Amino acid sequence: MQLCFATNNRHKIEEISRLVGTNFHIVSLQEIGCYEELPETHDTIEENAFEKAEYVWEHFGVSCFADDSGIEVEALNGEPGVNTAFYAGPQRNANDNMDLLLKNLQGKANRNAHFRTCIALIINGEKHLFEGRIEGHILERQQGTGGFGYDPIFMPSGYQKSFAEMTLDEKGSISHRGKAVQKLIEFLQTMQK
Ligand SMILES: O=P(O)(O)OP(=O)(O)OP(=O)(O)OC[C@H]1O[C@@H](n2cnc3c(O)ncnc32)[C@H](O)[C@@H]1O
Ligand SMILES: [Mg+2]
Repeated sequence: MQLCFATNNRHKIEEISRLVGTNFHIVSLQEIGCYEELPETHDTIEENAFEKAEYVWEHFGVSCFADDSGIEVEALNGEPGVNTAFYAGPQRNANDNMDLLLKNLQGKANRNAHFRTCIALIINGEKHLFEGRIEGHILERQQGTGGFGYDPIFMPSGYQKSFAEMTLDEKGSISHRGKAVQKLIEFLQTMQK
């Protein structure tokens, strides 16, 4: 089965390719001739996931899935949430985003947060949504150099290392994205039966 992964984020491709293995043939946006930015204009992660997938389905007629993710911090009423990618501004810089989050949490005792991924799948025109979530807390400062985005300041509950200190396999086995992808794979496998 051939499916396009509608993302321009190479880290997501790396994480998801490992999780999917050889179960499905995943093609990139470039491989289907899509070189543009995908629209993400809504106020929720769910809607933005569908917006990206719908763009590819409508313009290229290819079955596809999109991942929209965010980090939601309890003491900040769920922020950055849907604004996670450009929290500190349109430059979408990971260090700037983390610095702003750490600054906004200064003096707050509650550092609980979770990552959330919504995967929107459009297969032969049918739409499905899969969600994954991981609870944890925001560290006082960056720890580790792996991963991407907010990984250096997020420590999942029950672990003593940040996502940026984990291998890709370790992160994938517990992460928001890993959980959402597992649901996607199970769904696709039942479809093939
Ligand atoms: O929309 P696409 O092209 O897929 O790529 P993107 O990077 O813009 O991705 P999102 O719109 O889903 O934005 C979510 C942001 O959340 C952050 N993020 C998402 N998943 C993450 C993860 O596993 N670890 C750390 N940060 C993550 C990162 O800053 C992303 O840019
Ligand atoms: Mg995006």
